[in-house]
Amino acid sequence: MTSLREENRPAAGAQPAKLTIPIVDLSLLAKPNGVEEAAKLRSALQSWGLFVVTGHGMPKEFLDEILDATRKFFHLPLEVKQKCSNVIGGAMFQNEGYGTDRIDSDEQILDWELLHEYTVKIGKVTMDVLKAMAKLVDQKEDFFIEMVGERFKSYARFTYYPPCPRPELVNGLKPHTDNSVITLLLMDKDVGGLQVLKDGHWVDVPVLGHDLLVVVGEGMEIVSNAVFKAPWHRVVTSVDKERVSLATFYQPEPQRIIGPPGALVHEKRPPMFKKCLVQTLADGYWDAFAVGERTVDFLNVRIDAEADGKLELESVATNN
Ligand SMILES: O=C(O)CCC(=O)C(=O)O
Ligand SMILES: [Fe+2]
Repeated sequence: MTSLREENRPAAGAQPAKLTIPIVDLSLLAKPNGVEEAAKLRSALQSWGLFVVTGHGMPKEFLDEILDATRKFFHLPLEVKQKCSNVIGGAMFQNEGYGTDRIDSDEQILDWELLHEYTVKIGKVTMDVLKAMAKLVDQKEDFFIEMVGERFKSYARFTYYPPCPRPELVNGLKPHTDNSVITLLLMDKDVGGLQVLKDGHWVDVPVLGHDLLVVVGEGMEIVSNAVFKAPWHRVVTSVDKERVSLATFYQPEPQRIIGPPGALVHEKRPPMFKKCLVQTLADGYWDAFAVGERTVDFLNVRIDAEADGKLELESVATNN
């Protein structure tokens, strides 16, 4: 593994920030009178682009089971894990499904049923969050869900970060924004490492136990006409502790063309993005990631980068 150039090392720019990541209780948000919680959500999205979700209703034991299975999988011998690889003969055969298609091991641990159950449950959480976000921009609750389409894609990414003897020299996961509408993260209960860029400083996301983290992706940035912004985040490694996480990325139907919706375009907020095929965004993502750019910038989908910074969430959302 080659180490990073000095200016790109995780230690550069890291601040021991005292800021706290906002928390939103989903069970309160869903209530008709969840005004206070909706205000928290608004503020969380505006200032961070991510938030912790409590009250999601998923049993602790179930989430433990998922994380245990993840850890056990990564602890399997390499030959066994390679049977599950998406890379066959040097080529990626697919990046979707549950990874079970090519598994023929008796020791298969991440069984379809467990992940299927998680996908269904997390799907409900996702829909609730999308509904609440739609209300923040004064639209009917299915506003974003309709844009994503019924045949939306959800990708689950399991990541294992081994201990790293020189964590100051390498990234666990380099700075990026997500290629999703929103991402739901179930993280290691004991070991932190995720950081979010806030006002030019990297801020640690603490370990969250059984709470989830919702991260706004670039897809949401497009379909909300930049009312909601995708935050930069990265993962740093630990000297002596391994870490696992499970990220679920919600993406619109690949053959959809997405762009700023008419309802969120007006005189003060011209369209911030060109219309774009979802598949094109997906195809461009890893190239953009490789050079450390956002996909919307890499593919030139953003219309006026200059104007972007001048627009505030309030200009749309506070006149509800
Ligand atoms: O491992 C984590 O906590 C974050 C993972 C992540 O940001 C991603 O997979 O896009
Ligand atoms: Fe991410």
